[in-house]
Amino acid sequence: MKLALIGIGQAGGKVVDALVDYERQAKTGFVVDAIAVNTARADLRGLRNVPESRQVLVGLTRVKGHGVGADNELGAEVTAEDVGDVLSMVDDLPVHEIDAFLVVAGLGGGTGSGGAPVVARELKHIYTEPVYGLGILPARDEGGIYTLNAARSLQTFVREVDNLIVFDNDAWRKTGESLEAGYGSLNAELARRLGVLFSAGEGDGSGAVAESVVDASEIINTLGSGGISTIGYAAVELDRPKRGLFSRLSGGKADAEDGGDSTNRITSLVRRAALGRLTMPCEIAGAERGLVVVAGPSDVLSRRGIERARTWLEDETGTMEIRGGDYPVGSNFVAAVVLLSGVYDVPRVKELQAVAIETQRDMLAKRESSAASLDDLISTGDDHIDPLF
Ligand SMILES: Nc1nc2c(ncn2[C@@H]2O[C@H](COP(=O)(O)OP(=O)(O)OP(=O)(O)O)[C@@H](O)[C@H]2O)c(=O)[nH]1
Repeated sequence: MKLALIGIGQAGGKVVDALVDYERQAKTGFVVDAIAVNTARADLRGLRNVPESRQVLVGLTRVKGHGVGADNELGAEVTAEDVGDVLSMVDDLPVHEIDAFLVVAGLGGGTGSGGAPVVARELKHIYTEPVYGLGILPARDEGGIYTLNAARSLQTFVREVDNLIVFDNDAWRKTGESLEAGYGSLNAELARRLGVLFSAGEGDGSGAVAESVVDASEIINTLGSGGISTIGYAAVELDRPKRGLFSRLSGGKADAEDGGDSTNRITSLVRRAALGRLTMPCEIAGAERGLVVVAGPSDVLSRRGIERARTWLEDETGTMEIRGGDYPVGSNFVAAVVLLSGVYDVPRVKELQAVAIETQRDMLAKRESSAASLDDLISTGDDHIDPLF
């Protein structure tokens, strides 16, 4: 499936950078082009794989290239004011080659959380291709404002895109490591999952043909129109001489050779992918649709294994809408990606919304109490205010 990537804000730009990096190594052509949008000049300069000619600095007259400091209303405003600059850059892309747009943003900050829904809405208005979102949730200890931004943005972003894939930083941070120190590996993990999913059907340049191709329409039908999605992944190393090209499947936690036959290996991999750590942890029962992609050398991609895995996933989720296919690649790893779409039993989202309501209530109470003391001051006729300095 061919994508145009648009990263908004710092996290959005960095994740797009990681996806382009993955694609350059994989050479599968799933990234047609990539754009980075930001209110902070320094963040754009830090990108390695999105050239200056594909970068858009928005809000220059308002924030002078210094970012919006987690103010997502300002992020939305300045992006809306300068959205014409973003759209004219999109206009330069070979849009006729793409199957969909993917708008990527961290939902805790100001630029991405405010700007991503604005850009998504404009793209949907102009283009007929689906517009998907990739939203990154803040970790729990990043503070109330990040939580509030994320809860608000999640609601708006999900409304503006055809489907929102969610990644939860909190579920992925390593214990004992600061979140910032882990960004590189979180972004690589995300790039690997999305890379395998969106590359399926594009081939790996080796000319191997899938028995059951996962083409763009399978992914589009799984993502459907509306709702949120999560992605699971598992890989296993085969006991055979190393082949370099697809050792990138091995990232994360690849198990050593399991010794099972191809059918059992695939069913157990898909099980691990769906029941292991998802990009956004949730109950998989009740998901509306699912897609299973199994990547690896063609001689171990058992059609029977994929069929069995699909049946298992149908039972686990309770939906009959489970698609599946294989993705032959030259590698000594076999990997399974499970995309679950239309998930609704998501504890983290519920928690986020509850915290956001609480934060908003506190802010309102503070505002009301300062208004009340001002009223007291006025009603008592006491106009004495101590000087601040
Ligand atoms: N996974 C991941 N999360 C990131 C990364 N960089 C920042 N974040 C998260 O993104 C959120 C902050 O959003 P940013 O993208 O930095 O902010 P912004 O959209 O640029 O907005 P402002 O800085 O307020 O102008 C926080 O929850 C961070 O934990 C990254 O490289 N990877």
